[in-house]
Amino acid sequence: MTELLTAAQMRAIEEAAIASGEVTGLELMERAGRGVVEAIFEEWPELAQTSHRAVVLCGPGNNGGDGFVVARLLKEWGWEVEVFLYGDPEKLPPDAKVNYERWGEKGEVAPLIPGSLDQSVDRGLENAIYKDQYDASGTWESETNIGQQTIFIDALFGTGLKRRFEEDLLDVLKEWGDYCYEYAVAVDMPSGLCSDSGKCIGGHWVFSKLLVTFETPKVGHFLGHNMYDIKSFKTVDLNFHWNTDADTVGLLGYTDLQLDKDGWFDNGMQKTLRTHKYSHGHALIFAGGPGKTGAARLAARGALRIGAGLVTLGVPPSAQMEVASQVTAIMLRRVTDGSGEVDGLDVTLRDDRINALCIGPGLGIGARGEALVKTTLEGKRATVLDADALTLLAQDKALFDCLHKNCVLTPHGGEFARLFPDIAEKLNAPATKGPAYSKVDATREAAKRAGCVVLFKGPDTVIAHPDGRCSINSAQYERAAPWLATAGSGDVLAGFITGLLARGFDPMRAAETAAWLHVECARSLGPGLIAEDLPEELPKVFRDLGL
Ligand SMILES: NC(=O)C1=CN([C@@H]2O[C@H](COP(=O)(O)OP(=O)(O)OC[C@H]3O[C@@H](n4cnc5c(N)ncnc54)[C@H](OP(=O)(O)O)[C@@H]3O)[C@@H](O)[C@H]2O)[C@@H](O)CC1
Ligand SMILES: [K+]
Repeated sequence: MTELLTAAQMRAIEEAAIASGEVTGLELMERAGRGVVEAIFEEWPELAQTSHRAVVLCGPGNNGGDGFVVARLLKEWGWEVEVFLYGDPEKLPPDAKVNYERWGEKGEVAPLIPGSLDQSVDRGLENAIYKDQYDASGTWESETNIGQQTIFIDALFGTGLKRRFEEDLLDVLKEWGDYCYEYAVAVDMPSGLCSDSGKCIGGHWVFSKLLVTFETPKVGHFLGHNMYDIKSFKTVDLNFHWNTDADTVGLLGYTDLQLDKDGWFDNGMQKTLRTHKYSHGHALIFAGGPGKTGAARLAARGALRIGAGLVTLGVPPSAQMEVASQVTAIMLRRVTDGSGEVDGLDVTLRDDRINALCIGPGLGIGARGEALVKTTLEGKRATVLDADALTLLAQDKALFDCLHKNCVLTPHGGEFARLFPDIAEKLNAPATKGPAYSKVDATREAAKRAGCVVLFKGPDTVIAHPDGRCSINSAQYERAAPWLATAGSGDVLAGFITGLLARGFDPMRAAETAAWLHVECARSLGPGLIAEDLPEELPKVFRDLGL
């Protein structure tokens, strides 16, 4: 799994590598700067064909040091380079100071103060506009013909940002512009954003199109929405050895989920000719009253498509006809209440082949819903609690205390705030100093309190286990799927998790795998998708994965 590090973890592994004698800080900075230049040419090959112009903003720490390396290398490439420094050169940390001096042999350093950027920005803008017009007219004959471009490089602050910017710096950044230039590069972090949380600490942040980070991405790169303008994300290998503690956050990717043939099918629930439907689990999903059953039906369809052997919808008698007229492969059973001689949930649960439950989508928050949540939790079976079930848990502390280790909670932001108001308050408070409290911190704290897996939804879905394990399923950068924000898509996700629980996945792996596949379905479908499409896309996604 790609390990995402906090600023402190990154600093620790860098210091350990330097202390071991494996590499010097200066060499790491050189590799970082070289990596940025290579990333620029990889991203925009047209820029490598002739010389252009770079405006490099350097900050008072090692991020600024990287900027001086980039400036030197681009100058050696034949470019025109302007360098601005925010802060006192005498106070630069040692490696940055060396690179400041090395740059000094090639060019000047202007202080970054209000007004100093005016001319540079104007010239850059003229070029950008020229290129835009050239593009739009459709007469762009060849990439070598693009004329001199300005590349803006933000090397002000990286992982060391600690507090709000002073007014003079805010003024400067306003001159820099409130929008993204055609060629704008963030070195390690967009300056102003916190590398642990993705939140804006500086009071303003610098937009960019390309972000180049070092060795491994930072947690904050995948949290929040401040980095949505970034079109391309590259990680430069600094080539040193490191081990981290168990505390790191994983970025979910295909190889982590054992979605290859062996991992997917060989988990005790292998679908082979010798197995039958009960070998693949039986999921029970509760529906609400008439006119409210769509959400549960979506979840049921998701559970069935992802591989549960059987899926039953537990419906109140009043909605029985509505549901019966809509489902075929999905079974139906009357579940009136938590207990009851004929149609009570306790009777249904005497069938111990039912090994996964999903409660909440379209359930309602009345007495039936409450009783069903209570009986469900008492059974201690693997259970996904979503939507209205989360509201019920938020309203009743005794119910919340019934949560157990086989549960998965799937709140979106609003539900999270109802369930964990104090944690949400910390998360949503304006960030004033770094590192700021993050969605990862919040989800971990929530999972610990609930005693079960919490999947906190969003384009940056965070999944945490009470033991501290944590991963992010990102639908950002090249995995962006904004069209997934559509009514009912959360119900399908709940169904996917339930189906995997039925197939015998443990709650953490079920949540991670379902979340990843959910985004894959959305990416496979593209714009125009509606929630009903998501389960139906799974066979194609599985086929494309070679399953
Ligand atoms: N780790 C690695 O392996 C490698 C890391 N590398 C690079 O190093 C970067 C991390 O460097 P870093 O630790 O020096 O932090 P950085 O972001 O430059 O800022 C710290 C400076 O900013 C200052 N400052 C903070 N907030 C401020 C504010 N609001 N307004 C004004 N000033 C503020 C702060 O001042 P202080 O608070 O100490 O007074 C301090 O002077 C990392 O992102 C990457 O680019 C690569 O070279 C190679 C390998
Ligand atoms: K930066």
